[in-house]
Amino acid sequence: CVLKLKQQKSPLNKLLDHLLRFLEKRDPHQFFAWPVTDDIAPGYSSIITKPMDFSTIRQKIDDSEYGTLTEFTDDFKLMCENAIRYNHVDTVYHKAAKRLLQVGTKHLMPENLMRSLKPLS
Ligand SMILES: CC(=O)c1cc(-c2ccccn2)c2ncccn12
Repeated sequence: CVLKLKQQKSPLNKLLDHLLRFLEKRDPHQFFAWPVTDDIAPGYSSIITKPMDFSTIRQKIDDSEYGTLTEFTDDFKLMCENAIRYNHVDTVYHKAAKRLLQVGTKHLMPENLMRSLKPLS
């Protein structure tokens, strides 16, 4: 059998891997871990046209689908904004999405990113 050579992780993929793990830790209830289904959220797929969740982001990193940090950040923001739009303001999901977006945006800013980059070098 042909052994699949272990592709070396690119510097970007190492950074995205590190950032994803950091962001997942800020979702302790795992509200954002998996795609939202119409079963748990009635009408979700007709309201949210571009769904996103951490498992999908993980798959895209592993498939090297992110060419830039901005593409990763856009998916993270999309995931949070979907939850802010679909869920009423007084729900745990809306509140968790607002908090996650705020924490995530702060740590994805360049000056804070450098903090994440240092141990990776
Ligand atoms: C992220 C989101 O919108 C969400 C996650 C969940 C969720 C996630 C894990 C376990 C249970 N529910 C959810 N349930 C109802 C309505 C919305 N949601």
